[in-house]
Amino acid sequence: MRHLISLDDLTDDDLRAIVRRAAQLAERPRSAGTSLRGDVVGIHFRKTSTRTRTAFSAGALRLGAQIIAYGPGDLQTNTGETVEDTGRVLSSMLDVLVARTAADPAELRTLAAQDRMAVINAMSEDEHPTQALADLTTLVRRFGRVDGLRVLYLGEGNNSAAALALALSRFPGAELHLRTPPGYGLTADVLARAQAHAIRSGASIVEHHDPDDVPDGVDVVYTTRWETTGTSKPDPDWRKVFAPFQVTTQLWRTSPGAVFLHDLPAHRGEEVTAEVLDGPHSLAFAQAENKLYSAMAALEWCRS
Ligand SMILES: NC(=O)NCCC[C@H](N)C(=O)O
Repeated sequence: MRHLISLDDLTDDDLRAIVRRAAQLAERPRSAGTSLRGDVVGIHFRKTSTRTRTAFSAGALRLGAQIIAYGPGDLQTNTGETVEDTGRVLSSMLDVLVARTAADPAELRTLAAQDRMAVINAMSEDEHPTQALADLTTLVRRFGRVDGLRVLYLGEGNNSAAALALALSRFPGAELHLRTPPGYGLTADVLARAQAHAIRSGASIVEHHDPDDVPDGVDVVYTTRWETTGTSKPDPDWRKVFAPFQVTTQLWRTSPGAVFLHDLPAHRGEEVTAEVLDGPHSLAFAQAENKLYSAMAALEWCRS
């Protein structure tokens, strides 16, 4: 039993193995087997979800487990029971808990303070590790590798960006060029952790705030919606700061071979134009489907 709360819970070998397995499940769904038969998986989402919740629910069922789904108001934490007591009780009945938490990222570690039930982070405010697993799976399926890929990310340094940085920084020669609006970058902690991985692996992570200064010839352009789930921006004029970071076809003039990734949901006309999202370079919906295979690979890893 192993927890997956941050990408930093995975060794480089674990990360590669999960992504390899997810790509295999995508190409050969029949290789799934029923390794979770007899398991009961709890699915607890305190925030809205379309892809992640469905991917983990469908993935657990496909692997032979049964699931219990809790809505945001269902558990007794809403009436004052502690997270500690909740984790203790759930771990005596469930094999895995897949949880999307509210404001406090530490809640997942509290739920994981037991050694019977694996806890999977289905997105917290600070990191979205299972999104990065789907992103890497998409890259491996498209390019056959992550090593050496050059990725340009435009948008907020949110949970998906943090996970992308913590993931790509493990792969030799991979480059992540982040262009984040001033005041909306990665946290200093995430940047330092990603850069420490990059120094060790030979990757490179560079962030700055000028959307007009972008590298040519990148392999991937990635963005995410401007309003991160469950958060609000204190500056009422924040849209003006984000507007120059919109992904348009102009980027393909200098990176004609780039694929486009988006973690979805998307707002056409905000962070990306419809022409790009629905255009020939976009892998956004294949990336969404890869959430299923990467969720299955993550469940298998947690239970092995
Ligand atoms: N693919 C997903 O899990 N999408 C959910 C929203 C992700 C986005 N980073 C957000 O926090 O709003």
